[in-house]
Amino acid sequence: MTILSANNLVKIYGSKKGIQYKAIDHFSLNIEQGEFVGIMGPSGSGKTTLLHLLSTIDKPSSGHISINGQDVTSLKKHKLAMFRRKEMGFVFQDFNLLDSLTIGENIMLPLTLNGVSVREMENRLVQVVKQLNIDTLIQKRVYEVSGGQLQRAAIARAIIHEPSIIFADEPTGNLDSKASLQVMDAFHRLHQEQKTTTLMVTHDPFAASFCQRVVFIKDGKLYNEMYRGDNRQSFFQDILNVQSLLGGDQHDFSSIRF
Ligand SMILES: Nc1ncnc2c1ncn2[C@@H]1O[C@H](COP(=O)(O)OP(=O)(O)OP(=O)(O)O)[C@@H](O)[C@H]1O
Repeated sequence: MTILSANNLVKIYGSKKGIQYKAIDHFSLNIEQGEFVGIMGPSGSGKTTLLHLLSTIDKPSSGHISINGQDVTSLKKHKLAMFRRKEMGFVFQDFNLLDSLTIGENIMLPLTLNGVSVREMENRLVQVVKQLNIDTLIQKRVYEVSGGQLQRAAIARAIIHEPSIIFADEPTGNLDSKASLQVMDAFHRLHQEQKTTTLMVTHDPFAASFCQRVVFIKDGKLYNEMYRGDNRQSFFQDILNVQSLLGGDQHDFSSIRF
């Protein structure tokens, strides 16, 4: 079953001087239920723009996106906000957890907004913190736990309302190699065990090597896509090879590790 379908997306940015820039150029992508897909590309290739379009944060200049069978490009503001809250989960580079709440309260936040009963919230909290190996952290505050633990709490918050798809924006961007491994292992296990559908934008070839498929973008167009197979390390090498063909900046190679 197709969870996300993007057809012929174009995004044109205009400047005050009337100069137009085509950041996304006739881009199409389908994501099936349970897929874990990475988006990679050099700096300025359009990754963030694409993520914003697919996650309905921004609107395409033309083209259509449907998520779980709903054409989201035609939804009005209020309905779109409701749809996003129910069907999507978000994981950000800088975690976006609230300092004033405990880790557990942060994770339950999407359920609070959706009006779920306290008992149901607590049941779901117990489940997701177990899945992400952070069950001892529920009562702790944001400043008391590590970056890898914070990002796993952010993943727990993204999945607690059982959305159709998770969007992750550079989830290892602020993490050291040990924490990155914990976070990518968590994404990988969710994909394997819960069949969670995830789309992740990343510069990090190590993070991308945990995906089942990596889609490369260049100048706003689809450049290439690769499937992982059984061996993560050889996939990592394949990703590095495509990156060197694509070109890029130092940042793209800043976190090379196996
Ligand atoms: N709001 C905007 N107005 C005008 N141009 C923009 C805007 N946002 C992005 N762009 C341009 O669109 C192109 C794609 O930008 P985008 O941020 O999507 O790339 P990216 O691949 O995410 O880059 P990076 O890896 O450096 O974050 C760039 O040339 C950028 O300068």
